Amino acid sequence: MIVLSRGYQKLGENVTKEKRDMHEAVNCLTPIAPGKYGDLGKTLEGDNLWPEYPSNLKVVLENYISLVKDLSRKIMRGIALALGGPADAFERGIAGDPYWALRLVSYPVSSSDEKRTDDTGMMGSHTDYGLVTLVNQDDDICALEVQNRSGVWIRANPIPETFLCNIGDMLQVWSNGIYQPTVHRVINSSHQRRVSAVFFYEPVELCVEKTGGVAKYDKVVYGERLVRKAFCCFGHL
Ligand SMILES: O=C(O)CCC(=O)C(=O)O
Ligand SMILES: [Fe+2]
Repeated sequence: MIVLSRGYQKLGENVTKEKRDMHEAVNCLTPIAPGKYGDLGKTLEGDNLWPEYPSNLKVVLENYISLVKDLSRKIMRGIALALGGPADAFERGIAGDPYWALRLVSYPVSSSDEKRTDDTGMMGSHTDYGLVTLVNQDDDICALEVQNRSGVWIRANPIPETFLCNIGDMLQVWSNGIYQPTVHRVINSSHQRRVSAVFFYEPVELCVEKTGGVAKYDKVVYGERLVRKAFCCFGHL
């Protein structure tokens, strides 16, 4: 059975739009007890894998996850207010105890004559699955690009001591299109390896349209969508 990948992911193992991404990563996902979500959740079940060395990685990362989870919840409270609802609109059964994922990603040095296109991408263009994503990137390497509404790629220059926040697909559905997902890609054309810590804050398991008026998007059951995405990203391997 194909399992959403926990632990080390080798170069080319992650796949975006049927292309292998030239990066390696360590993935940590919400631990899920066997049977918690029935058959649908089987591919997500399990605990994270920790190496013997460095021996404090588990403690350090679990602490980091708890801090960024808290920060993401605060951002979601701000978004709930901005949408005209109560600050806790996304909490409790909606995204109070979210599904989360943390990826520590390492992008190799590229040869200098590579063009900046999706084909040379180390992470092909995509949107993230969930609500918000917090990217903590190397301060001195510009590799992440976001696409504006005219389709132009803009470099998301790192700003020291800050996170870059991407909007995910589910927030588009929840806000009925008021928040649009950020199309982004990574191309490291610097002469240094580039590292990022990427935290995904996602719904618990269901989806409701939050705005009034006519719903622009079909109803989505988040778990089903996540499992479908997992098959498309790792299913060929
Ligand atoms: O490394 C980055 O800056 C972004 C990675 C990313 O987009 C992802 O893992 O979904
Ligand atoms: Fe992403």
